[in-house]
Formats: sequence, C-alpha cells, structure tokens
Amino acid sequence: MKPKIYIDGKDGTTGLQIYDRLAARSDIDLLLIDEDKRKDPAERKKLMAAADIVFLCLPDAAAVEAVALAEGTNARIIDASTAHRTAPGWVYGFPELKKGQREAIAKAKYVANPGCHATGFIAIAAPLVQAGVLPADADLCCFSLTGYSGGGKKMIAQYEAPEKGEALYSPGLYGLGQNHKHLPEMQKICGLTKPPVFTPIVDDYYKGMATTVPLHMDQLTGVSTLHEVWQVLADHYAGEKLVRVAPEGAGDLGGKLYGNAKAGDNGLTLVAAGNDETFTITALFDNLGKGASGAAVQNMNLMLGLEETAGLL
Ligand SMILES: NC(=O)C1=CN([C@@H]2O[C@H](COP(=O)(O)OP(=O)(O)OC[C@H]3O[C@@H](n4cnc5c(N)ncnc54)[C@H](OP(=O)(O)O)[C@@H]3O)[C@@H](O)[C@H]2O)C=CC1
Ligand SMILES: CC(=O)N[C@@H](CCC(=O)OP(=O)(O)O)C(=O)O
Repeated sequence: MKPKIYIDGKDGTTGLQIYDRLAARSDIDLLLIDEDKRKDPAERKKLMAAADIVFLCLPDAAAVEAVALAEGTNARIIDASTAHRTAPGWVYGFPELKKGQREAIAKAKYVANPGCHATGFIAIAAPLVQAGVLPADADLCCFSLTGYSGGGKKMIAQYEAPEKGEALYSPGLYGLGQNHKHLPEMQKICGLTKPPVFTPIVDDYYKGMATTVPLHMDQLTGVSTLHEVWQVLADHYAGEKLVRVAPEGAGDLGGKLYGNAKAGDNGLTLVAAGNDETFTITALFDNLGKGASGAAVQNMNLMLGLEETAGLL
C-alpha cells in the first residue's frame, strides 16, 4: 500500500509548493480535502486519521491546534511553522545538521521543518561550531535577503498589488528589534550561547535567499586561512546531494551573489569569499525550496524510507 499524505493548509504558499512537488509522484497517495471544508476541524481530523504523514502549512497558532487535532491518530507530522522548532519531543528537520540527524528524522513522529532564514544561518554556523572552529560564545552577525513569497499570501498580495507604495520597490530591513521568530532555533540548533545580531531583508522579487555570516578570522580557533574554513564546510557536507559547498570565492558566480540565484531549486549552495582576515560565508537557496517546501518533502522521503531526494532533483 502506498503511504497516504495530507497537506493541511494546501492552499497557502508553502502548502501549494509541497503539493506541486508531490502531485505527480506515483509512490504516494495524496489525500485531498473538499475546498469548502479546508478549515473544518472535523473534516481535517478525518483526513489526518487516514494519513501516514501530515504536513502542517499553517500559521503558528493554527499549527498548534492542528497537532492537538491529530492527537490519538497514527499520523506523523511535519510542521512547516515556527511553533515547534525548539519544542521538546520534536526533531529538527535539517538532515544535514549532524551525524544521526537523518536517522532521527526517519524515526520521528514529530518533525519541525526549519525556518527559511534559520536554514541559511544554521547551514553555515552549525558545522563550524561542531568542528570546534567557531566558539559557542562567538559574537555573530547575520544578514539575510529573501524574496517576498517568504511572507506568505498576505505579503505576496502587498508586493503584487498594482498600486503598491514606492518603498516596496526597494529592499526592506525588518526584525530590527532583534526579536525575529527564527532567532531561538538559530541559537539552539547551532549550540550557541547567544543569538546572532540578525538583519533580515525582504526585497521586490518573488523567491530566493542569500543568508550571510560575516567573520573575522580572529573570531575562530584552530584555523588561520579561508581555505581551512572552507575545508571544514566541504568536509561536513561531503557526499550531500542537496547541500554543496562552492569552490572558494565568488569567482564562479561572476563575483556577485544574487538573492534569486537558487530560485526554483531544492538545494542550498554555500559560498565562502574574502581573504584570510575578513570573509563572508553565504548560503544561497530558495525560501520555498530548501527553505520550506523542498525541505519538508526531503523530510517526508526520509520518514517513509524513500530515496531522500525523490522529487527534488
Ligand atoms: N512562505 C515561506 O517562504 C515560508 C513559510 N513558512 C511557514 O509555513 C507556514 C505557512 O506559511 P505560508 O504558506 O507562507 O502562509 P500562507 O498565508 O501563504 O498560507 C497559510 C494557509 O493556511 C490556511 N489556514 C490558516 N488558518 C487555517 C486553519 N485554522 N485551518 C486550515 N487552514 C488554515 C490559510 O488559509 P487562507 O488561504 O484562507 O488564508 C492559507 O491557505 C507558516 O507557519 C510560515 O511561517 C516556513 C518557511 C518559509
Ligand atoms: C519575508 C518574510 O516576512 N519572511 C518571513 C519568514 C517566513 C518563514 O520562514 O516562516 P517560518 O518562520 O515559519 O519559517 C519572516 O521573516 O518572518
């Protein structure tokens, strides 16, 4: 029997993108809810009870309610929201994080899919902390560009309104109170003692992210060249199919990194550029790919014992 999958919130930005990645697959059965009942708790519960895996693509509060709704069923849950990413009993859905992470995801009942900005930051900082190169108490900064689809249907409507305000044609810095909802997972999953100073920036393009951590070499221990830092990342991600480390420098990319470089892709590319004193490491990916829906499908594949990249390459 094919595994049964239900996407709660299928008509939202993340839900639709998961649907797009699964609709043509013949190795799973998608359970679809009647359009007029998509917010009806009783009907949603019925589909959850029939499903092996439920994706939650809902606002945080609705995701918490949905988990309660699924209680008592055999459904395993992949939550795309921020609600459970640092919650006990949930496995963080970033398989490349460390040894044993994919096995933990494969067995989990509850998987929290990473935040989009958090995905970029963690892809950079976690391997450096694990290798002992980046001290856990480092004072870090991070800035992160995202397309407007990162804000879901409401933000998409604002940016695509025919008479949008002049400001929306230019990059917008937000989270200036240092209270962005991804900060707790950025700190905890990397094993840092304090959060980075974080500047997310949304701009007038649909999708794609460039998340950057600038570093001074004297913040690191046991390394003295950019090449050695690059090597730590290259070793960590050796053999990975969805995360790759680009050759050192931004040369291959014409010396410039664009926020939409990986739009439409499910992978993530790390670029280390600069010199042996000051440098940046940037994660390029799609907020709707490795930053949300692609990652969610990768986690589903692992949980079902299927090829991890099925439907993603
Ligand atoms: N967009 C992105 O790049 C990313 C999003 N996420 C997270 O994924 C989750 C979904 O975000 P996103 O897809 O962008 O948001 P959207 O607003 O685009 O979609 C949310 C969907 O949930 C539906 N919904 C809301 N409340 C309920 C409810 N009680 N029962 C059933 N359905 C409900 C909405 O219905 P309606 O259509 O009527 O509004 C909508 O279709 C969020 O938690 C977000 O933080 C995570 C990573 C990246
Ligand atoms: C442009 C924009 O507003 N983006 C959202 C990120 C969306 C996202 O990643 O949501 P999760 O926290 O559920 O992962 C933000 O920064 O809040």
